[in-house]
Amino acid sequence: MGSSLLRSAACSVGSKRSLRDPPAPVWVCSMGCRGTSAPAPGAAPARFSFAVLGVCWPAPLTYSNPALATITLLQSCACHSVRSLSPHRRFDYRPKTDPYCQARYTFCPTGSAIPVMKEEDVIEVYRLQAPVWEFKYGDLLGHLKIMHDAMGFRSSLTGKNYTMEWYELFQLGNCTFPHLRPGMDAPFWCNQGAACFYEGIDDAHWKANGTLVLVTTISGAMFNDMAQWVKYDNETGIYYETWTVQASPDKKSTVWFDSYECSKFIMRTYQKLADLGAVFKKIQTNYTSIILFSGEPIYLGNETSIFGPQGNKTLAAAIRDFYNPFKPHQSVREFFVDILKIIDHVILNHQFYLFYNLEYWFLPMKSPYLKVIYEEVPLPVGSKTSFGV
Ligand SMILES: CCCCCCCCCCCCCCCCCC(=O)OC[C@@H](O)COP(=O)(O)OC[C@@H](O)CO
Repeated sequence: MGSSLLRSAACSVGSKRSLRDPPAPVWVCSMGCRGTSAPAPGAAPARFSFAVLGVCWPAPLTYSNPALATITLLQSCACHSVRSLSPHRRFDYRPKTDPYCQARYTFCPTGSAIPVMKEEDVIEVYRLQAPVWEFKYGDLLGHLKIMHDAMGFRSSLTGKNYTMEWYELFQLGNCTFPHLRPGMDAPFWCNQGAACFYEGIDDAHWKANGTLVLVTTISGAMFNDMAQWVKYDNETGIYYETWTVQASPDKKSTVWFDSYECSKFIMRTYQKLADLGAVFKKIQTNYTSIILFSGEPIYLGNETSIFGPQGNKTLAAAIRDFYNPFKPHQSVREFFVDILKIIDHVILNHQFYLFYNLEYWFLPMKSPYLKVIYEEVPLPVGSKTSFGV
């Protein structure tokens, strides 16, 4: 790569993109690696945590597919990093959902406001876990350790108990794959997730094929502080993300993207309680992750820069073509034809288009491509004077 391209492609310290992510040296790879210094219009810069000299060089990617050749042209450099994690973005507010997005099952049907507890109350906190869709398929997904996570609370003063969980407004499929709507160039997503708080704990549901276990005890004051945090978290953490994306199955592998689903909300809440002084019991806590294995992701752009009037028609068509086999199926034959198309895209051609933080990324997939894991993430250790038994 000529020095001019090197110079123009040199990574520079960029401004923080996320409103609330922890301050970290953010290096931004100028998207204008093709000899210009400014990022392409509308293209948000890629965000990489940085480990080595901020120098970009041509990504050693060559593709037979014209769309992928476009990607190579667009991304003729990649800021190399040891651990790249594009944190899940927070937003200023939760946007209204589009009427096109329809829930098969009503979201949070018995939801209620989080009550204000008496400060001197003693609240028991429970870990709840059950197979995803247990209400419909029983323990089927439990055998694959595809589990949904929630929390339970019980007030000692009132004897009332409550459940709190975070999940999709329009079910998992809508959060994992988009709709290709007639007359719309860009894929259409119904991918919001949100917290749900309601009175009662369905003991049978959680105990039948999952877990219901006391993890700590907190004061009413701590519960109220946690409730305030849940409101903030729910107003700013909007979009569900099914996928974790890693460089390899190694435990110390680079995590390119972290999922944002039910279990992550529960882990954030446990951490908040620990920060408020909760002391957790010594209990093993495992969670489900569905992982895609990929080389270094390539930033493609957002809806406007790819599908808008100035967009890249070849790339836009490749993204739509990729998502097409993931649509709901009318017949068994259609389903199997689409499975073959998915295998062709993901395994034979090492392609996956990820939608993350409202932006599109190309994942150069690699073996073992996809894996569902159920691994331990220990309960947090408090950071303040402790409360709890
Ligand atoms: C490369 C091609 C891949 C093709 C296969 C795609 C498979 C994609 C999905 C696999 C499963 C991923 C599961 C990740 C963890 C999900 C945890 C979570 O967020 O659960 C929330 C929700 O789905 C749970 O729903 P329900 O079981 O209905 O529970 C909600 C009730 O508790 C409401 O009261």
